[in-house]
Amino acid sequence: MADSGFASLPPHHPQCLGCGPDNPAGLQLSVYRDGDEVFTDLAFDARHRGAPGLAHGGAISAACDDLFGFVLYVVEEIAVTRTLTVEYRAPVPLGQRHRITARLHHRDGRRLHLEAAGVGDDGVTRFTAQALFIVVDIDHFSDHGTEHDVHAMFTQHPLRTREGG
Ligand SMILES: CCCCCCCCCC(=O)SCCNC(=O)CCNC(=O)[C@H](O)C(C)(C)COP(=O)(O)OP(=O)(O)OC[C@H]1O[C@@H](n2cnc3c(N)ncnc32)[C@H](O)[C@@H]1OP(=O)(O)O
Repeated sequence: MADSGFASLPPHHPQCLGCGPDNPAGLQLSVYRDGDEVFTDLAFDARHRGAPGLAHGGAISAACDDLFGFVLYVVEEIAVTRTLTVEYRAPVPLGQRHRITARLHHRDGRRLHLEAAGVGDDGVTRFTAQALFIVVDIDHFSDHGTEHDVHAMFTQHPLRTREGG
């Protein structure tokens, strides 16, 4: 546990690219809730290399996207990414721990407007992100995953479902 006193949130599912502990190619994020915010502490490593010594922008984007998927615990909805914007403010060195924090900015009907920031242990904000998530019904997943896998995901995630969507 990164920080005692904060609630640990379960991965979306064991093989999730962002947070699945059983995905060796993934980021294996450990995510915690702090009030209405969620956060993860992450040091990109050689698997996430872009330029020599630096994290790849796609890895940074994936971390932000997946962390946004944990704000759904706070909002208590099922939703997926419609748009994702990352502002790369400064190069992110491999091996340097960053805390990425995400939260709901505001909600407008099915639209969840989310924001995140990645701050190094040195206090430098190296990236920020904004996303639009759209609230969906569980059928969004049932059409593609096996019934067993989808059920397992939502057994771990007591998120409210909605009619239609
Ligand atoms: C427990 C949950 C686990 C979640 C795992 C999280 C993992 C991390 C997050 C992800 O990686 S999710 C995977 C990547 N995302 C996707 O695969 C989503 C693919 N896109 C879709 O399936 C559909 O586009 C989507 C379900 C998101 C929306 O389709 P819909 O047909 O249901 O909605 P629609 O297009 O009508 O838009 C809904 C509303 O949003 C509005 N909207 C759409 N795009 C917009 C936009 N760009 N800006 C502003 N508003 C927008 C749209 O006008 C409309 O407004 P109204 O409700 O008022 O009519």
